[in-house]
Amino acid sequence: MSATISDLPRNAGLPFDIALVESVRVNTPATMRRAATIPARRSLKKDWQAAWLARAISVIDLTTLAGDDTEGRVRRLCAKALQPVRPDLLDAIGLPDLTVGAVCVYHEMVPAAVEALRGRLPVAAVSTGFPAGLSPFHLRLREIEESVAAGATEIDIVISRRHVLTGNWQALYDETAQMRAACGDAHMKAILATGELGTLKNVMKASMVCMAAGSDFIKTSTGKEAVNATLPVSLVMMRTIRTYEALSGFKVGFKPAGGVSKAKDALTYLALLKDELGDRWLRPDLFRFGASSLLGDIERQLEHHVTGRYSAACRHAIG
Ligand SMILES: O=C[C@H](O)COP(=O)(O)O
Repeated sequence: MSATISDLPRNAGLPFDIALVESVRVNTPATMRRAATIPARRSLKKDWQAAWLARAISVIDLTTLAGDDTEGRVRRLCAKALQPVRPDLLDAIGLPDLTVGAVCVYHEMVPAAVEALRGRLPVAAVSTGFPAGLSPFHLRLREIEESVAAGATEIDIVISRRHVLTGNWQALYDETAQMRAACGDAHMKAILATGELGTLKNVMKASMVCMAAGSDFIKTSTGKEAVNATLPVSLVMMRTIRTYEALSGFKVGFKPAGGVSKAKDALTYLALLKDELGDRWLRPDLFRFGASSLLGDIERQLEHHVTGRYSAACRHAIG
């Protein structure tokens, strides 16, 4: 997603317009029905499946967001990010080179990740009082600035859920726009924490407001809510991205995060993305998986593809 790998203009946003927010419509039963059919609609076999799994790896934000994170764990995660799949497996599926999309860590771990990656991959920081986003607003802005100064080139912010739940769209827009300004050249992913927003209509409105306020990506979840990424929520967010592009001309990225841990789920998300937004979104500047354990399962599936055998999950350690 850095300027070097994207040919897209950054989302410049739109002025706040309450009419735009109020105009959104969601047909919840139809959304649920469509989401339920997605896993069964695509079946990828053999080499195609391996190619799509490799594509999934290339868009992972390989994540560790735990209270017991250490610099050592982050260094191991970065080593895995740079070489996510064993070289013999990569050779066998005919891929010369593969990395994940970025490494995602707490602010305190940014220097360790920056040092380990030495510019070879972007470092994303979860800033703004992650995961609740309830620290004083000026400190949330300060945290963004410090993460950028420490070398993060992507900032995952969390929105104030209460502004959605109370319908204070102007406040959500103003906060998000100030966060985007604090990011400067770093790209901003707005985490909606959809599991706490109550309705799909709220998800759609919050998506629209965050994009109008200049978010480069909208992201489903922190991974810490009771319900994280789901297909219905992803469908609604993708369609709002499409509407926003029609209104503004800007392409905004999408990041499902939290609970995406199986290779087959990753393939389902990619199929949905291709159907709803098209091939241009299948690249790391417009799509990421926020995931801590997905890579291990994908590597296991690739090993099965090459050798015909499954290894124990513990042989695919991440951090
Ligand atoms: O943004 C990323 C998520 O926090 C990762 O969630 P996960 O541990 O469920 O994969």
